[in-house]
Amino acid sequence: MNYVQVYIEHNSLSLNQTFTYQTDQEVSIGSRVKVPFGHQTLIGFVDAICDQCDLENVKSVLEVLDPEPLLDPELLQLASWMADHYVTSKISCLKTMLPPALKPSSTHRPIVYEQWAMAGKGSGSLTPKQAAFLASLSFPCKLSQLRKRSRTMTQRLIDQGYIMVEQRPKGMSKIVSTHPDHAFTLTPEQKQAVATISTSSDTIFLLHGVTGSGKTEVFLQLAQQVLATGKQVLFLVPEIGLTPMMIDRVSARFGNRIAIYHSQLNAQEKYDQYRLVKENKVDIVIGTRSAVFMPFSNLGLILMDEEHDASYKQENMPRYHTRDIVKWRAQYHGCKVVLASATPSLDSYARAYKGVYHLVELTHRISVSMPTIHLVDMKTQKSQAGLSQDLLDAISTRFTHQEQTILLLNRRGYLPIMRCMDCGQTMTCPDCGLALSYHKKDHVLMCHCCGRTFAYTDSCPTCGGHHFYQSSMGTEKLEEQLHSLFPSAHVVRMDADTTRKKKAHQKLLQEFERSGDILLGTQMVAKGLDFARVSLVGIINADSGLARLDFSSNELAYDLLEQASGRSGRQSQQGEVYIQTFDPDQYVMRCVRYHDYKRFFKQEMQFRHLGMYPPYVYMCTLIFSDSDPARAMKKASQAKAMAVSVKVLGPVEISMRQKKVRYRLVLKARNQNTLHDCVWQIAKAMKGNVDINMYPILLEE
Ligand SMILES: Nc1ncnc2c1ncn2[C@@H]1O[C@H](COP(=O)(O)OP(=O)(O)OP(=O)(O)O)[C@@H](O)[C@H]1O
Ligand SMILES: [Zn+2]
Repeated sequence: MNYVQVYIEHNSLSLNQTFTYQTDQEVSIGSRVKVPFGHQTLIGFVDAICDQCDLENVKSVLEVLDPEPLLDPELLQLASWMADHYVTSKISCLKTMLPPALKPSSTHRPIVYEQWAMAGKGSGSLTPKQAAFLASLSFPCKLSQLRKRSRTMTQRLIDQGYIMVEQRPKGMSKIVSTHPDHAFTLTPEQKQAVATISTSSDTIFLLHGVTGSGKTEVFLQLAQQVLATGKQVLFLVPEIGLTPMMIDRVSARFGNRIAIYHSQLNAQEKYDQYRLVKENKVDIVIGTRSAVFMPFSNLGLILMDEEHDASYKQENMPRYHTRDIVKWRAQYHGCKVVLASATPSLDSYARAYKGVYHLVELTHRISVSMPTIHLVDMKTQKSQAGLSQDLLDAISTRFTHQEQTILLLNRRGYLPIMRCMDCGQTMTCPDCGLALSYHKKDHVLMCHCCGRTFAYTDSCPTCGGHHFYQSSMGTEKLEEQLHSLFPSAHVVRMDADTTRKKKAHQKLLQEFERSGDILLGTQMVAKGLDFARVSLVGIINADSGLARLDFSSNELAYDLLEQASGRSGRQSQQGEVYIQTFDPDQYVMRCVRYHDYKRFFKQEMQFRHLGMYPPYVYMCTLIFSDSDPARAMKKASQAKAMAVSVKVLGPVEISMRQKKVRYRLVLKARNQNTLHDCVWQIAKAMKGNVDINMYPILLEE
């Protein structure tokens, strides 16, 4: 008889409590088990096994779901570290690491296979009809389709060896690159970067390369070296929008020993990719945030592209940052890490500045110079439909030269704010208290915070008025305006509304590359895109990011403007950028104007120093929510009273969620351990009644 300690997910439990059960079945640490808990049957993870126990009346495990452990010792150790580091529940960490098909709550569905027909050598005579049938086939194809055409002929061809049958996991598509590969002769700067990273004895590198400086080629060459030694490579990209282009380049170079892992795969597909890694059938994994948990056995290099990107931080439990996990795993495997960006996070650049990371720079574009930036002062320029005359002229010129334009407007929908002209009230979400946006195609009002939609109404709920301010504009409206301004132009729109379907990003980008004139969209169009014919970028409402009063607003605004600008003139044409702003003298604008990251870094660091913000301090936010405001306030005050060793801001009331009032405390400390210990003490006392965000990159969400 064995006794097992099991983690169970349940609201009433305090953080990381385990329960003891007994079993005589084969079980390992890291397996899932079904156990009785009160009146319920729940699934938990085995954390420890022993053959003795002092407790009485120990209940029995109902079923061992995985005789083999799901997670290897490395990942189990990582989960413990995460739970401690982020002051969160260990079971949420274990769950995050697994593909959905293997999560505790899921009914573990066995993998579904389908049969594929491949060309076989074959021998023996065929009737003319059979020969014609065989000649008409193009391999590989699904066997079920052949059988539909002719069951008997298909069987005959299989019997004679003309068709070979292969089992493949259902839905597993072969990765096919749409572009041919060309490995470039590296520029001297690129060559130097590759040499430095591969020969240095340091382990963490920050590759700071201006937009279009050829960081991808540096990645590919480094990956090649590591693959040649028989080790695995993890290639992280920030979000699904960027993956199609990157997957294309990586698979063109390395063929199909690649696994791809991102949020748009369904459960079966994720499971397939996970298995490929677990069974050592691939050498490279390319993917978004969650790919950092793939079960590698022999990792040789981790590349993290656009390391500054906010999508690397998970904003629900467990609230981890991919960069932290990357560093932990690299240390475990003894491998190198390359963090790369044209606009590194302040945190990473500050570490590189101090010599904690090894800074490697690419200061030039390959064959053109950096794009010319025009700051358009919207206080003085005439504009039509939100577009300044300068930008309109620049767009028109592109048509005659068969060049392309990218327009960034970081707001989706048609009218981002429904504000009544009679009483001045704004329509807001009853759950969140935030402004509702009008989406014309679906004819709904939508809350961009919680996603709730409401039937469109043209009368103000406060005064019954029927007129709303029309001055604001989202991408849907801009698209409409562009159609009337440039009727013959091919306009492609990319935002959360047009990319809901699977592979939508890829299709839209392909459409634009083939025949588009203008690609318009939200921040999705600002990142990573590399199109040879784009020579103009227009940024419509450049001030929108600066208006937010968060400690990192300026950093995020700088990143977005510099990255968006960086899409222009990357290959042969000299690029131009028009940035429409009401405040051209703001220092973020001035730094973007000269692509001067270092100047931005220096100024922003001064601001952070004065305000006592990261990277000068370690920070954590605690959010207390309750349908009763007084109760929420009371919890926040109790926590504040406990936080004597750190600096505390608040409690302040922030926007509601799900009809609950929320109060926030911000905790800061110069010493990481001081903060960590203080938050743990609060977490234990609060018994889960607090939402903890260690090391947030934003205060408001
Ligand atoms: N050595 C080279 N010779 C010629 N062309 C190159 C070379 N290296 C890269 N390129 C080309 O330069 C362009 C920019 O490279 P890449 O997309 O890797 O830039 P990047 O540094 O990742 O930029 P961003 O940060 O903006 O994404 C690409 O079209 C790429 O094919
Ligand atoms: Zn809402």
